[in-house]
Amino acid sequence: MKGVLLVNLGSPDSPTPKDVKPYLDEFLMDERVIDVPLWLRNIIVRGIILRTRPKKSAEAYRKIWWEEGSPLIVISERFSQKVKQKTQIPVALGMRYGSMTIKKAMQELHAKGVDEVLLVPLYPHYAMSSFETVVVKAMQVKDEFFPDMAITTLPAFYKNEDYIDVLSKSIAEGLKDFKYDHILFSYHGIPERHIKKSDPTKFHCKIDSNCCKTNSVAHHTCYRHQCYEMTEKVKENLGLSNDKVSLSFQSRLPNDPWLKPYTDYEFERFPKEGIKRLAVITPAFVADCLETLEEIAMEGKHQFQEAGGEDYKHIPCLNDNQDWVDVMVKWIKDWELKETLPV
Ligand SMILES: C=CC1=C(C)c2cc3[nH]c(cc4nc(cc5[nH]c(cc1n2)c(C)c5CCC(=O)O)C(CCC(=O)O)=C4C)c(C)c3C=C
Ligand SMILES: [Fe+2]
Ligand SMILES: [Fe+2]
Repeated sequence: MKGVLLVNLGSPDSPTPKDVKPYLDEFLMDERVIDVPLWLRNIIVRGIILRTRPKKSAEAYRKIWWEEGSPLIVISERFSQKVKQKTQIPVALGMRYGSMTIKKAMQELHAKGVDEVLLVPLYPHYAMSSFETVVVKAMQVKDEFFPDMAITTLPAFYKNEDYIDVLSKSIAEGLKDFKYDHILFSYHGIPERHIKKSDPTKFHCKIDSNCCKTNSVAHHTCYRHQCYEMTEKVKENLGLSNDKVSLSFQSRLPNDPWLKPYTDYEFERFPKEGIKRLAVITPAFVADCLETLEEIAMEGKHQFQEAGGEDYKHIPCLNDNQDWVDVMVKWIKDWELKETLPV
């Protein structure tokens, strides 16, 4: 029997340092997130980052936490419920990190007689620290606990026409009553090194002005290319002119070079260049979370206005938008009935 496993990143159980610490430990000790040898990862994560970050992160989580729990989890549950209501086959939701594990979600499917799973990493783009780690973890859990299950993975959907349509429609809705000078597409950042590591040709990705625009098999796993491509597609779909739109990367850790330009630098630069009314969208995330609600909607607004900006609007992620639910249901039905996957 077929079934669906939706997987997002996960959140701590509560916005307290006590719960944030083990969550960050699991997240940052992932070899696809902090990709250095184990001994060094131990020093960086447990010896340095986890000494101070849990307290700081818990404060940030407290600012955005809802009565029902973490926005990322609550929104993912709402989305999953809506998908379930329109699908004939079992659907379960799991998280890569934290207590809503992939194993529990697979157990739920297994108990319902599922032995063919469609794995849906809830990320539009491929990155080793998001999409790939979900796939690897699901395979490890399958091998250890559910060896008879077959897993098919839904590909990254950054340029899928149906997805671009619903994303564009929701952006247009968000822009309706907002007079803007500029729209910033702020994507989650990753270290530049990860782009080179994920390049199967080992020479295509140079992180310059050309590589991501020159056709290559490397693009299947190039996060930077996929962010550029998604921005272009939405721009075309909405008929936006080049000078009104740009792209940047947010949420970096110190020390390594991460993908540029950095979102927080853009917030400071824009007002100096006459951009006083700014709309920001965060299309690396399907659901609003700490990185969109605190870093962009709250901190970003503050940084932009401190630098001389005036009007600022963060346009929400797709969350449990019914059009997005319908697209997911269509992808699931195509796989269930015709064995086809979206492109
Ligand atoms: C969109 C996909 C994501 C990628 C790629 C990604 C890479 C990545 N992230 C960190 C470090 C942190 N990210 C944190 C939060 C966070 N990250 C994503 C998504 C991606 N991360 C989401 C959806 C969230 C929010 C989770 C929530 O509960 O709302 C955090 C935790 C918060 C904090 O302390 O700032 C860290 C740390 C790295 C190092 C990385 C790639 C190497
Ligand atoms: Fe992250
Ligand atoms: Fe590239």
